[in-house]
Amino acid sequence: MTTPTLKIDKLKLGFKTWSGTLEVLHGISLHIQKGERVALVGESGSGKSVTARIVLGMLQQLKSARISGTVEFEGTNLETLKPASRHALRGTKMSMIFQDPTSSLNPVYTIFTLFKEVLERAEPGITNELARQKAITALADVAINEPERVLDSYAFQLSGGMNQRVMIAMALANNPALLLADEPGTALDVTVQAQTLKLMSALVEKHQTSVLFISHNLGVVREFADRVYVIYKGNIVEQGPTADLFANPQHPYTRALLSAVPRITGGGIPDLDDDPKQFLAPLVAHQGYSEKELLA
Ligand SMILES: Nc1ncnc2c1ncn2[C@@H]1O[C@H](COP(=O)(O)OP(=O)(O)OP(=O)(O)O)[C@@H](O)[C@H]1O
Repeated sequence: MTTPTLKIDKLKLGFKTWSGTLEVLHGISLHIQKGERVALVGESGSGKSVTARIVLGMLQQLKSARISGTVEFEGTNLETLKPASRHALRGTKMSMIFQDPTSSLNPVYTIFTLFKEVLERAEPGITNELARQKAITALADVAINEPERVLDSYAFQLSGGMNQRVMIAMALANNPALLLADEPGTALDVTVQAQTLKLMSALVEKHQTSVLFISHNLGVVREFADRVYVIYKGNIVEQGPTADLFANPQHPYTRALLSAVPRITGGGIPDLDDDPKQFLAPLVAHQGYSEKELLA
């Protein structure tokens, strides 16, 4: 087997609070091969974003965070890297796309300035001319028609869909080996979200980028991911190739997610520990599952 782009092993995370430690991740393991698109799916608060943030090294500086387990990037344990080397990976070999593009792009600078900053991470001292050329190519890759105009604009002057594409272009500008996409497009309307995901999909395929795709939207995951991990309260409860998981979900939580029951029952995050039967009742009533089967 080839070295995975990303390998997370028994990752635990807790936050120290005044009343004790809040355990958020309970030892999750996952891997992503080169060019593979892997989804991490779960309800709000299940631990998806913190996982991506640990990979990027963004939580390690937090005094309250307690992290154990290993994260390997292309065979290197990230903990063994000096802070400067680890920092240098961000925006170059691994990059991230956030949920809300408009608030993630600094409104004080033009898109060109932001773009140049990204390109400089991989190529310090890059000239304005070359940066402009590269930015124009990257924007054209995400189907932006007037790249020159967009480069001289500020994020607040562009539509949400446009900003999302700008962000995808920036995230992929240095041809990273790993893209962490945290609910991309959730802040956009459904049609625009579908279009931008298609664009992203084509680009990562072309460049064989490995992707950790974070989402609670199984419809989107089905379109995009090769393999899925389902996370529930900081534990991976099920994983498998997308088609298998959709055809034959094993864990009750996955089944519940698939039938979108958590939203219909209106109770926020489903809590199997508290009252599994009540939570599963709609599945039994409307989806034809037996309670015994779901609780197996
Ligand atoms: N800096 C922090 N300090 C304390 N608790 C935190 C911190 N960051 C995250 N958490 C907690 O960790 C848990 C997991 O958060 P995370 O953001 O990973 O959830 P998520 O699955 O990505 O949810 P969402 O879909 O809403 O983004 C939550 O209970 C959250 O409140």
